[in-house]
Amino acid sequence: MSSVYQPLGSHFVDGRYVNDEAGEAIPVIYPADGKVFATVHGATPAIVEQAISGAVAAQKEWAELTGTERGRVLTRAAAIMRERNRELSELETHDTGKPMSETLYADAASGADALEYFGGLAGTLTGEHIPVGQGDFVYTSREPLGVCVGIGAWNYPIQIASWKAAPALACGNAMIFKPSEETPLSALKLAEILIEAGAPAGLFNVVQGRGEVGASLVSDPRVDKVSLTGSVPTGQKVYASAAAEMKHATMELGGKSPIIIFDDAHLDNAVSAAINGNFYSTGQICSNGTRVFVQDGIRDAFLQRLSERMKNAVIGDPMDDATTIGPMISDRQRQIVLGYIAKGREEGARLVAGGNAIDGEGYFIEPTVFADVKDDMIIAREEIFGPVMSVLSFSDEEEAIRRANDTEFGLAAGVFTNDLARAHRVAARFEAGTCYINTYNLTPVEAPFGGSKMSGVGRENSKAAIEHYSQLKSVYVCVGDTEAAF
Ligand SMILES: NC(=O)c1ccc[n+]([C@@H]2O[C@H](COP(=O)([O-])OP(=O)(O)OC[C@H]3O[C@@H](n4cnc5c(N)ncnc54)[C@H](O)[C@@H]3O)[C@@H](O)[C@H]2O)c1
Repeated sequence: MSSVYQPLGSHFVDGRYVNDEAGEAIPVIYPADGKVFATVHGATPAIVEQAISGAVAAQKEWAELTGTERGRVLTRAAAIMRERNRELSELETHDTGKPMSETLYADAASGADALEYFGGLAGTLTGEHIPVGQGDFVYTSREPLGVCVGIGAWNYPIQIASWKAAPALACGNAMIFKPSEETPLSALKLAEILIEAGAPAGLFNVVQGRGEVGASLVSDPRVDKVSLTGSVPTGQKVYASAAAEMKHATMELGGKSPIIIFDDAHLDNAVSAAINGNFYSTGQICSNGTRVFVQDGIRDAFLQRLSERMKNAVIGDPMDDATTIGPMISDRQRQIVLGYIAKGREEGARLVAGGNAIDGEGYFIEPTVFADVKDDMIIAREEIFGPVMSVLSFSDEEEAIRRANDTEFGLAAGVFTNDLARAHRVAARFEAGTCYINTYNLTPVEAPFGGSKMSGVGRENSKAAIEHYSQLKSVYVCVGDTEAAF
């Protein structure tokens, strides 16, 4: 079955939609009713070849432009994205099941921020002049890497595509983006918009497919960089493949992040952060604070206030503006989450809210809270990637920091306290790339975002992303004679 959302072609290569129906048919399902509303085909080797050779050619032309000229295209694309925000949000809601109350603000809007920010930076990317004595000097220039591959997860499809494309293009690279096979549609819209904004054909391409299409892009010798947003196991494979040819890599991977709430914290703010950090996007967010450590003195009040506020969640039709919790991306992901909930019960965690799938059409599940969770329980150790909060208790600061850091992951961490000296002390000791004091899960484009430990390498957003999409060349200039020993 097709709908208004059926794209004109599965892939966007060399400035236009292309199809090759020899590729595997991939149904696109609306998670709120489980029905297929579009179909795309996985890229065949011929499509991948067309995308890479087109990108190689377009990159050369694009890198000849001034940064200001490149930036102009990106900022125009940002403006088009904002004009079409509602249309793009409706598409994203169909692709992901996330409610309009989220997609209207956090998806294309965040993508537009990235295009605008890096569009503004493009003209400022310069090198340095470094005096080295005797009138000699070294100058550096910041050069593009070449062809970059972006590979996306299914939770923030157009945001991920834009967060990767914007810095890549600003630096003078071309990009081939492979969306998640679960959410193939909105990256195609970004490709359309970039062409409309004046990008050359072939500069930003979208090819569809499952992991093997991603793997074939990463291993192609003409590709210079790969940026993946996905799980740790996929990151390990992709990073290894990139390393084999010494390619640049950015890995935005999973997490099991802590939020530490001290007795003196503002109760409702801490509850808000725990709700945002566990149930926004039905819990399908990499940086979620899924281990909520609550100090003994505030634990009962926290659980009581949380339980009261959980009753205000509006679960249902994602197209209804009042809905605050949509379905999960797929029944498969819902089953994984239900499996974790069953393990939590078996291991003796106390179910405070939720715990069940919701009968009927679509992949809905109740937002779930476990209390009395212990550090060694599976629900406290593994990334669940669904709406399941684990509440743990602690008595002192030292203990909280040690337990918060006792994880292989290091994506994000948050602390709630009114004692600012303590807040900074705790933030300094967090083993995590993205930390929060008295808030959680905000990702403004101006600030670096990314993980440490197994949660990844590299940073997205901010000026830091420029380092990951460009390389420095040093040129030594001698103004005197060159001497030699003989
Ligand atoms: N750190 C971040 O910014 C961030 C953001 C969102 C999601 N995530 C993480 O993503 C995961 C959920 O997303 P997912 O289930 O789509 O992840 P996934 O790892 O299953 O897939 C991610 C992407 O990689 C592709 N892929 C799979 N195998 C590949 C291979 N061998 N070579 C190349 N590409 C391959 C997939 O097709 C998909 O496009 C969670 O772990 C979540 O924490 C991280």
